[in-house]
Amino acid sequence: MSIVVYGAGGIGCYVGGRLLAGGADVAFVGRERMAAEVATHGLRLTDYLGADLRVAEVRYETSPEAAGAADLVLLTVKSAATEAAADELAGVVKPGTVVVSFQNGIRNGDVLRERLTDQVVVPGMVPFNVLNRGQGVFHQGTAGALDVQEHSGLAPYVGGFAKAGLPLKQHDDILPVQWSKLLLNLNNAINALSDLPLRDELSQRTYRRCLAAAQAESLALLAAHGIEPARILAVPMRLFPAVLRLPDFLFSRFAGSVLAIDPLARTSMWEDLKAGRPTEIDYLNGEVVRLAEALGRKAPVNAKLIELIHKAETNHHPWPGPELLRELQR
Ligand SMILES: NC(=O)C1=CN([C@@H]2O[C@H](COP(=O)(O)OP(=O)(O)OC[C@H]3O[C@@H](n4cnc5c(N)ncnc54)[C@H](OP(=O)(O)O)[C@@H]3O)[C@@H](O)[C@H]2O)C=CC1
Ligand SMILES: CC(C)(CO)C(=O)C(=O)O
Repeated sequence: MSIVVYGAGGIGCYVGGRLLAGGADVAFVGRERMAAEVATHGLRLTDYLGADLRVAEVRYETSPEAAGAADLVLLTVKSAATEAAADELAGVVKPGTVVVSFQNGIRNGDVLRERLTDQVVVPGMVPFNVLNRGQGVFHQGTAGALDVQEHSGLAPYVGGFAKAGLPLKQHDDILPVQWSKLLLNLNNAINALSDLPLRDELSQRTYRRCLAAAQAESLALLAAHGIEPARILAVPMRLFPAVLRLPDFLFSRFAGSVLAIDPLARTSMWEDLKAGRPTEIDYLNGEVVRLAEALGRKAPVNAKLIELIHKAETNHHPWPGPELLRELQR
């Protein structure tokens, strides 16, 4: 069964590379820059547990046609690129091809379904962090199994994912899982604005209070819509804001595992700002603002984060925690 990773950057090269190293038939489609990096160095896949895999023979193509042979497509573009990628795929993939979205946000599945009407679209979610360290090195910095909507079309691939060390966790309904991930991804903007590694950022209470404010606002709106986010970590999502607001010494005592992350790990939004690319802010915090608008309400904290990130997309300067908190409380 042929697997094509479409939009192979950080997540795509890592997930696809692990599958390839595990013996699956995998090809990659993406941009010239990544193709050149992979052609020169191959792939080296490391993780927080000490895994270190090298894959020399990698098929990395830059034309959508390369997805034509796929039985399974793993879509790993950023959310703003989903529509364009779906239109390209619609022109080349076979009817019945299974297309899994391994993306953040909650609407990529719908965008794909609108455009890939003869294919099987399966929304998924990647819980862990991947950093491209350059020269073909991709590092998984945090833990977690790949989450997907349960679907019989995934059956031929379940063994391959398990063999690659990336077992698929199938859910009856992925949407509450995606909302929980979105609540965690509200930190992407704060992390990007802080310009710090995740561990340094989250060990400072003022940044955690910024995140608590964004999450509390979102949780209230989700409750008003009757949406219950899934429990994806040890603590239920509704308790997150209270835990985040704890003073540093209590936070490190009771939520120490949150800080037990790779010291280099950062968020994908930080990477986008650094690379001068548009961010996913409108697909993350933007969803919260849309929840508010649907009720005739406002989401001022998330709206402010959107404004600050859009400004940072053209002119980025690091925000110290106290300054950012003040800005969000105004
Ligand atoms: N990085 C991380 O740690 C995590 C990321 N995620 C999520 O996973 C998804 C992927 O993120 P990530 O891997 O970091 O993103 P990247 O930007 O690293 O990779 C996406 C790649 O796809 C390319 N691309 C975009 N459109 C097309 C297209 N039409 N055809 C071919 N290639 C295309 C992009 O090129 P270009 O930019 O030049 O258009 C880029 O190289 C996002 O939704 C993200 O939020 C989830 C968990 C963790
Ligand atoms: C895993 C996490 C939360 C942090 O890397 C992420 O999803 C991202 O960076 O977009």
